[in-house]
Parts: sequence; structure tokens; C-alpha cells
Amino acid sequence: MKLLVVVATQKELTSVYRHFNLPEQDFIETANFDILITGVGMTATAFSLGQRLDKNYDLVLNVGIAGSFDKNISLGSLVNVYQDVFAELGAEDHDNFLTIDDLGFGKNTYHASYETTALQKVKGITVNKVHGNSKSIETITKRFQPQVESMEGAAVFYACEQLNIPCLQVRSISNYVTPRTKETWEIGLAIKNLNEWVISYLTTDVY
Ligand SMILES: O=C(O)c1cccc(C(=O)CC[C@H]2O[C@@H](n3cnc4c(=O)[nH]cnc43)[C@H](O)[C@@H]2O)c1
Repeated sequence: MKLLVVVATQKELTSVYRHFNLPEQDFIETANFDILITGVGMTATAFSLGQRLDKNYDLVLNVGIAGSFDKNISLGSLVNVYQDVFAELGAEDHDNFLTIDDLGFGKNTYHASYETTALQKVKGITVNKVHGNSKSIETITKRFQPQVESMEGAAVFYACEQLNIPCLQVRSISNYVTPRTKETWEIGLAIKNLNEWVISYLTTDVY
């Protein structure tokens, strides 16, 4: 089983790097898994996966921190994003929004294609712009009913679907999606819990 772990920033996998004594590089190949640091956002993710993803991989695991719309999900908890949407891809039509599907140019919703563990399954959106304004949060919530948001998830699902490679996305919740209050974000806790989960996942040979 050849596994590729995809993450936006190395900081999100600090303890994983330390645990496995990995070199500080953006692409690492080991006997049991590879790691790809893509950079933040859909464009960087697509470019990076375009360079490194190939059909030799049996599974792609996208991990990282994320924001939650759902206050019932505690900060620092891990979720399995089973569906992800390119939330901004489309066209404004006065007060309405037309998705890329509505425009007839493709689809905006992608799915994980690999099951995992007992983590809570949630619906995600992927955005270029982190929500931090009450009006835009209300609008996007009505439009897609997301539970979490990231800046890469749907791009990873998209790339895996193109190559027919099974993929899953596990996110650790660092913040609630609210009018921006960065001082309330629990990035350290989210990264700690994410790293513990990833180390455990990579050291059990049952993917
Ligand atoms: O400030 C830090 O110490 C720090 C350390 C590691 C990573 C970060 C990031 O900000 C990573 C950006 C990454 O986080 C995802 N993310 C987290 N919360 C949200 C959100 O509310 N909305 C959208 N994306 C979010 C995102 O996928 C970025 O790649 C900071």
C-alpha cells in the first residue's frame, strides 16, 4: 500500500516530522508513506499535486487544521470530511449564486472515496477566503450547510478523482467560523491532536 499524506504547511505536521525523524523538505519518500507539503490554498495544492501525484499511490490522506461552523464540534477534535465543495466557484446572479454545475462547466462537490476509523463524518467547503464576516457566514451557511471549512480539501478530492485514487480527509478543528477573532483560535491544540492521530495512523499498518 503506497500512501501519500498531503498537508498545506509543514507546521501542521511538526511532531510527525520529529517522530519519524524526517528531513525538512516539502516532498519526502519513506518506505511506508510519502509526505507532500503543498502550500496554503487550492492553487498551490493543485500545482503541487500535479507535480507529485501519480497512479502508483494507493491512497491519499489529506490532513490539516480547519474551521468549524458547528459549535457542537469541540476545538481540537478530529473530523473526517466525507464531502467537500468548491464554495466560491461559479457566478453571482444578482442576489443568487450559480454553481459551476448550474453554469454547465463541471461540478463543485467531491467526495472522499476511502472509509476510516470512528471519526465524526462532516460536510466541508473549500474557500480561497477564510470566512470572518457575519453576513458572508450567514450566506454560505444557507447555501451549502457546511460543518467545516478549509482552503485545500476539495482540490485534493478533485485531483484524486481525476486519477481514480482513493482518498480521505481528516481535519483537526482549530477555530470556529465566526467574525474574525484570531485570538480565540486553538491552533496549538488542533495541531497537537492532529499529529497524534497521524502518527497513530501511520504506525498501524491497517490503512
Ligand atoms: O498561526 C499559526 O501558528 C499557524 C500554524 C500552522 C498553520 C496555520 C494556518 O493558518 C494554516 C492555514 C490552514 O488552516 C486551514 N484553516 C484553518 N482554519 C480555517 C478556517 O476557518 N477557514 C479556512 N481554512 C482554515 C486552511 O486549510 C489553511 O491551509 C497557522
